[in-house]
Amino acid sequence: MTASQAKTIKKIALLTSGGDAPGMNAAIRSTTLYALHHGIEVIGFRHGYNGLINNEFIRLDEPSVREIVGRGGTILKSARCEEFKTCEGMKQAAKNLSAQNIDALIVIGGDGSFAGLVKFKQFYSGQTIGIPGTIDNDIDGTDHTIGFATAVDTAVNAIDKIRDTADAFERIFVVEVMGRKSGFLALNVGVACAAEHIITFENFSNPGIELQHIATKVERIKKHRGKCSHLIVSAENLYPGGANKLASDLADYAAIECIPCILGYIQRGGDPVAKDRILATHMGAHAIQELLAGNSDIMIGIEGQFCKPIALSESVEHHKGVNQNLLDIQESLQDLR
Ligand SMILES: Nc1ncnc2c1ncn2[C@@H]1O[C@H](COP(=O)(O)OP(=O)(O)O)[C@@H](O)[C@H]1O
Ligand SMILES: O=P(O)(O)OC[C@H]1O[C@](O)(COP(=O)(O)O)[C@@H](O)[C@@H]1O
Repeated sequence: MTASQAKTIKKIALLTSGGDAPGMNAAIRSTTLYALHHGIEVIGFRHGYNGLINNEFIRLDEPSVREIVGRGGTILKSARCEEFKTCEGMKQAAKNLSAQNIDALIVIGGDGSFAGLVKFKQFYSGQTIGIPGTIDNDIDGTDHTIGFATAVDTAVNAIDKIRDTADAFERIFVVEVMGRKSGFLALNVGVACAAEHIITFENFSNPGIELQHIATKVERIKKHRGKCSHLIVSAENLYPGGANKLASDLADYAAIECIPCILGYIQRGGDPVAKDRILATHMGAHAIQELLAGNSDIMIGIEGQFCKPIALSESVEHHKGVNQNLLDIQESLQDLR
């Protein structure tokens, strides 16, 4: 973390970048209102870093953030932006910020957005702050990211419904959840749904071993409980070919009939649950508190009930893995003697 020269902040810019996450709007609202409370003008750039490059922005005032605390998506729109990965793109973005005398830039997004923000410091001399917003919860330095709690609830609600029909027909389902390269959604959703089997980055070794594990477990559970429903929750981008291939491989390997189900984008949408609204409100206001304290190049993390600043460069460099103990506990609960 670096403390910048103490100066009065008159104007800041805000944007949302990368995968949208429920609660981003609540973060936009609290950042804006807390800044206005301190007499700071707020500009919102649209469509992620594209807005910085194309100078596409709106002025954020109280009416523009009214009644958005409980809305999913992001009123500023989000996007991925290849041009921002080039020096030309970053220079143009910095030029647009300087032309408007913007003292600080706040980015609500995931680890990719933060990696971009770290590099952007070569071109932009204002203060920079990241607010972690991603359903994946894969950002080191914070217990929770905005959107994760909602995505877990959304997936759990959907899988509970799958469980009902699986139960009625005594079927086996493999449900694929999002997470890009991270297992937080798979583990937490799997635990909350009492999944018979969870496949995540921390316990997957190769397709052959996985098929063997599943076949053994299906047999064992059948012996204990008789024919019953059986849910496998799997992280995306893990089993080669995804849930569809896993289901067809299980049929070939052990004549196990298994129905694949990919939850997909419903996990990113919907109204944020109260936990995400509160987290986003806390982090948004805390970002302004850090700016006023003269801090820069940081991400706002949460630990227990307190927000804390984390060096952006550190959060980008380190990988956050899931709680191995929780994974072990879940496996023990499915392995009775
Ligand atoms: N190494 C990088 N250098 C510059 N910009 C980056 C870099 N990585 C990501 N970005 C910017 O951040 C955007 C969002 O990153 P991405 O990884 O897609 O999502 P998220 O922020 O949700 O992890 C990218 O489209 C790009 O504009
Ligand atoms: O919207 P896209 O580009 O298809 O990206 C899908 C990815 O975005 C996510 O929903 C969220 O990831 P990020 O927050 O890192 O962008 C991942 O879980 C998923 O793999």
